[in-house]
Amino acid sequence: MDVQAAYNRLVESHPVTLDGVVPSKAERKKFSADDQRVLYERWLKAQMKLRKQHDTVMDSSQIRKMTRTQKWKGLLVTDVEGKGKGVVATRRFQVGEVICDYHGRAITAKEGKEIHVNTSEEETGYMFFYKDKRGRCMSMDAQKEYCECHPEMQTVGRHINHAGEGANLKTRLYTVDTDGEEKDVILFIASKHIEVNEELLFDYGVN
Ligand SMILES: C[S@@+](CC[C@H](N)C(=O)[O-])C[C@H]1O[C@@H](n2cnc3c(N)ncnc32)[C@H](O)[C@@H]1O
Repeated sequence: MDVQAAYNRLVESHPVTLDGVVPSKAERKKFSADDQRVLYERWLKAQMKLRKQHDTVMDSSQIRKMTRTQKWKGLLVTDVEGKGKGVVATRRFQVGEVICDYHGRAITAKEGKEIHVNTSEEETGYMFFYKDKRGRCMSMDAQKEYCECHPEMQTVGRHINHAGEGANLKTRLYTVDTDGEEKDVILFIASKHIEVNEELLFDYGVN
């Protein structure tokens, strides 16, 4: 097995995370006895890169700016067989990178469920249910193709499809201060290393 293949397998079982510990020598040897040292260096380098990105990418003013402009980079909305539209990566993403937000308006879960049951089956599925910081059941409503804050552009996050085990994104609740008002933002974070042309997927948590 070549070094890159061994490294990919190592990262699959020991994802590079911000606070993760580099896999032990014995662990690395399981993937390549000859190249365990190279695996060590690559893993550590990826973590250092991730930490560097995290410092800047997770800066709240930048997240506020990106959710406002919706100019997320490295994403393409395209047709995906059997799923309608979907989102693919046009650049590589490292584990932990912020991909985009699930852009919508925050409403109560009760309101979200009402919209959900009153929407036709073909158009439904754009409601993201979550608990806010205060534990209230909420819903990020991305039902409308053109939201009120971006009437002239289609936002990306609402087109991300579902996968169970094959998911490469996780979601994280974030709050930003917008004109003195706290606003919920659902961020998509890469949970795996993502290659160019890979479809971005998260686990909807429903059947
Ligand atoms: C949030 S939207 C995702 C984007 C959607 N495919 C589109 O065309 O805009 C959710 C809807 O996408 C479709 N969908 C999502 N994941 C799917 C999958 N793995 N297979 C088939 N359809 C899927 C379902 O119709 C679902 O209600």
